[in-house]
Amino acid sequence: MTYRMAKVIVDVPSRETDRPFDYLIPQPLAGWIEVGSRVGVPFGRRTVQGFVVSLHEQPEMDPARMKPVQELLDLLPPLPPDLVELAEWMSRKYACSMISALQAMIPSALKGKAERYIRAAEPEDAPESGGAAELIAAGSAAEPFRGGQEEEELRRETGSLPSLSALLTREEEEIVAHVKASGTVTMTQLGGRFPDQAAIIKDLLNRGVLTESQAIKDKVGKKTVKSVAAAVSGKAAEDALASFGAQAKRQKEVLQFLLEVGMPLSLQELLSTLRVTAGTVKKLAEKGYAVIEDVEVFRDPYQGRRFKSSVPLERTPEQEIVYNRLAAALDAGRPEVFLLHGVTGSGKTEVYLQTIERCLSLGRQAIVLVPEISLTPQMVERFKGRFGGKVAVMHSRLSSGERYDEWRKIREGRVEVAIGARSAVFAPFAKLGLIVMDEEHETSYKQEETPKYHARDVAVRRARQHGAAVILGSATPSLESYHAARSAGGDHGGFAPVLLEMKQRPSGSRLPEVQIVDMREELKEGNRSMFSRALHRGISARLERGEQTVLFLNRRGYSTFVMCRTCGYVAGCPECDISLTYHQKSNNLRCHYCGYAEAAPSVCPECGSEHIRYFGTGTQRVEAELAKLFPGMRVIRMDVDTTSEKGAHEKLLQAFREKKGDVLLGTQMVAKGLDFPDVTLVGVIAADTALNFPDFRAAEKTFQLLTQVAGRAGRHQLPGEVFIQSYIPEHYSIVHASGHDYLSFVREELKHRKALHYPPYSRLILVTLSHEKLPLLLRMAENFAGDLRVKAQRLGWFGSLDRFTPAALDILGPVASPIPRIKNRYRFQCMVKYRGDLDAVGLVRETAAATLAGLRDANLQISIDVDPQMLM
Ligand SMILES: Nc1ncnc2c1ncn2[C@@H]1O[C@H](COP(=O)(O)OP(=O)(O)OP(=O)(O)O)[C@@H](O)[C@H]1O
Ligand SMILES: [Zn+2]
Ligand SMILES: [Zn+2]
Repeated sequence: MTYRMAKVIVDVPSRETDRPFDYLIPQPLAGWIEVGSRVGVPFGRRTVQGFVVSLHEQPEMDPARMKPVQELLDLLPPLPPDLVELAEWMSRKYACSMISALQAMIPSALKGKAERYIRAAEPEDAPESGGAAELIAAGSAAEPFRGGQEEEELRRETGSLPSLSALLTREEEEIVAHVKASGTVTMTQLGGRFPDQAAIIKDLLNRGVLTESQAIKDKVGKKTVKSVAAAVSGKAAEDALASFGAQAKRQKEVLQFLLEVGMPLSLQELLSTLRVTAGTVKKLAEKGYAVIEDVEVFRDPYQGRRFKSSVPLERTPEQEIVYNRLAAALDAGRPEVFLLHGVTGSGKTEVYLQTIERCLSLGRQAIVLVPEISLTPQMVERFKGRFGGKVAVMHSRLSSGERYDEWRKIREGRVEVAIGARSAVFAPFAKLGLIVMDEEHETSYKQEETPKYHARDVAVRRARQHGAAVILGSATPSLESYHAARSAGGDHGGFAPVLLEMKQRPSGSRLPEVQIVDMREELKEGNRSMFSRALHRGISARLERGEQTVLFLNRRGYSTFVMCRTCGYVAGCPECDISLTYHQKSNNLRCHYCGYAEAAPSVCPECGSEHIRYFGTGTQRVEAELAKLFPGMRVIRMDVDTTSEKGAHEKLLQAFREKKGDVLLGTQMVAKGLDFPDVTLVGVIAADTALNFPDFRAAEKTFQLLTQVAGRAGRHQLPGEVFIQSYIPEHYSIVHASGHDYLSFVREELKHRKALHYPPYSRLILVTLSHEKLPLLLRMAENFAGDLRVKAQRLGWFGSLDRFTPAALDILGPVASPIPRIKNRYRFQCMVKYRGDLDAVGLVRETAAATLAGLRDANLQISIDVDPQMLM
């Protein structure tokens, strides 16, 4: 079948261009262009990159009026068709543009930009009349192949100079000669070489002596190295060896070595092994005895690193039950979703490893998603150790070249397992059999920039396309997932995971003893330090015994809420059941959901104490205090500041493992995935900071974090101890975390969510409008909300979620955003809360488009966040 027309999504980020454009497929490209191909197409006066989303046998309009595809950028399309379909789904589900969804799926190295090239016109190009414009059009249709090899290609194409050359001035001749000699140059290069002759260059272009074309150039290319191999063998080789005179001893050595090795070697390696110069090898090549070639290689971020190989452990009875259930789904090729709820250290990772092995044995591939923060060397080691070279790692700390190469290994089928953060969910495997999402409750699975997708929902969707299984694993599953598993269906994007549980640790070690320390009592007894007496004693004891301590400080909620240090009172919104945020400028407290505001109190409204202030403490302050309390103690601090350098995270952990530190002090980074045998004490400095974050998930986040941190202690032989310091020790999230009691926590939390119609009993869409002018923004925000209300009413959706109807939609706001101004732009937000089978996203998108279209001012921005995780 030959296709003559392609629909292309162009890489031009604007609302007007968010639709496919039609292009003719020129004859030479027919058969090469596929759905998912990356192409260069003329767009207005430019050449832009685009992606083919569908192919058609016949053009839908007069071909004479259509432009042709100009170039095909890769022989293997970067996107297999299933990802193109997934992008369409994402665009509907998250109200994002197609191009943003497609771009999210490929490495940044492939985000090519047009580059303008100049070359000397070929004789047959010689213009009879007309100018350069026509030549470009003709040229682009005739030479579609301008991919990575474009320069090479162009160089070969450049023929002899047209007869016009006779008419050139000396200056002109010099320019043309330069262009000819270089084959092809970019506009910038030519301008740089002849800085004062722009007018002459332009004139040459107009007259058609030089022609200009545009081609897409990738930011990062494939990497090559010079490789050497013998070019002779058998009798010819013997003759060659015999022919070297005494002065060519080195050349003879090289040839001998190459013949012995019998395969191509990197030039670098050859030179260092034999200690010869490149000149020697070159001479050998000139004689025709050896060939030097550029060979494509993959940049390997883990080059030179050995991974201790591991074999599957014998499964515990719990692991056996879970494994068998997973294996059955894999064997049947059913797109089933599982929620693996296993306590910390219960051997979930071992289950993942063995299930992946099963998947690979069925000839299918697997994706492992982990939160960025826990993509630690320890984690990578476990997968590399089991699957060796079959693993590609996608890490945000890789260079874009390294990332591109890891991605290519996946696309070209050179690896079978991809492990990475969020975006690894798009790993372009051909036969996906399994997606594992570790720590499925982590908020980092939601992307905060456009496209604002949640990797969990994308994973489920992809798995359905491939008939693949999904494992969502966690010691503290998100309430959404757990509720969906329990109530079969729930309101969780329409899928109900099968619940699998593991309650014991294979090592037989017990979960650590957790003690809650009431910091109000400490203050009452005159201890004003951030360390309770119990935690202080605990640290001292570890120091004496040579054991280690992990101290955890929550970064979330830094300096944002007001708390009474005497009674633990925290100011909350009377309507929304979340804590109020302190605004220093106006010295008041505000609710970011509904807009409620009150003056900041100077004495506690509960107990009258004056110890009421906004709360927050940084790791540096803790470090300083530790130095005062425990002189000489070695503290390793791990936070955003100390881990910004590449590899820093790794080095700090390595130092702690080697016991070069007594205490590891840090933020979220220390909470996850660490497995150190000598850690017997975990201290949580202030459990409340997360609790008072203005977010309806605050209690859930607190519970999850405390459980994760506590799980770091006593994982091996030595028993562990955990102290949680809190000003609200009676809060259910703290009480249940200390008892390792997920179920009781869930029961209590679900009651609250239900009463206030928060997820999982509803779904949310956060709409943020921004503009530089406040009055205009306010008016537009009110228009938008009003318009949305009217439309929802007309559909019979609008109404309070309090009423006992299966479907309802409510609109809160507009209110000023928690961060009311960013980069001189004011921000207002509306929260859409709904339940039932409504296309609320579609309605919001349509209303937003109408609001934008009704305003001539292009400065208004409306961002739509579906299922928001960050409510700031
Ligand atoms: N079947 C088994 N037999 C013996 N040891 C096991 C077995 N399965 C797992 N382990 C060991 O138990 C420890 C915890 O296992 P693993 O790290 O897989 O648990 P996890 O549930 O993934 O932990 P986390 O809570 O950190 O996510 C590891 O040291 C692991 O090697
Ligand atoms: Zn008080
Ligand atoms: Zn409120």
